[in-house]
Amino acid sequence: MVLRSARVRRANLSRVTSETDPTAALADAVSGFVDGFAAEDDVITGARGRARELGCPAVSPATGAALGLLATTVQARSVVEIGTGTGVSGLHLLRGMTADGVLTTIDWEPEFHRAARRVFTSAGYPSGRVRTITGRALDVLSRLTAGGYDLVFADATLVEYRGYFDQGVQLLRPGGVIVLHNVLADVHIGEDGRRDPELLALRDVARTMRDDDRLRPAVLPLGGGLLAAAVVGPAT
Ligand SMILES: C[S@@+](CC[C@H](N)C(=O)[O-])C[C@H]1O[C@@H](n2cnc3c(N)ncnc32)[C@H](O)[C@@H]1O
Repeated sequence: MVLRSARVRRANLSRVTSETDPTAALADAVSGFVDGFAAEDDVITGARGRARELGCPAVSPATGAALGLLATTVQARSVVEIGTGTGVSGLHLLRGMTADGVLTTIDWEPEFHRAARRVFTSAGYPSGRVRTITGRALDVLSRLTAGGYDLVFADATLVEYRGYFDQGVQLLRPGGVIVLHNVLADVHIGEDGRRDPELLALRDVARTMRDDDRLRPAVLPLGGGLLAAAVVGPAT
């Protein structure tokens, strides 16, 4: 998978440079602490193992912890996730949500949904707590209830992020939060002179979110990078 191989290349590069460059060594130590701090249990470890077997990159432990924190902070009862994978991020979201909260999670790969449902069940979540919708994200989002959600998390196809944002923000209640994952990974959003479609799409959505008066945005440089915003004005 392209994302994975780029990540592996970057990991190899950071190993080489950290042997010779104290700044890179410090960055490695910091990211080791940040991910190590976010303790994960056997269920999440199992979901990560399944993700590796199926070739589906999952959020980092620190990213998962941040998702749980955000879900708890907004007292999330209704969450939309775009990109279920094998359920790693979904588990973190569920743990942060209220005890009666429902996670609506979208993926176009039935095999990933089967794996994720097994993970949610083994974590003890009854089927009523998780709604899996198998389909193309942009089609599914257009059918969800405007203003009916507390948090939207996107971790799927980068060139579609502007669409996820445009539709996702309409789904949020005032005070709700939208979070886009992987905005710093693989495509080097800050790099000048690059014009590939993923990079252009990410810059477009970052600019749009930064300049949107309804939102309070921030980039959180955890794992692949989160671009997050809270709705502070009317979203619909
Ligand atoms: C990076 S993985 C998600 C990993 C997951 N969030 C986790 O941490 O376990 C991306 C997922 O998005 C799904 N996906 C990508 N583009 C999609 C689209 N346009 N519609 C629906 N699903 C999509 C892929 O099938 C894949 O499972």
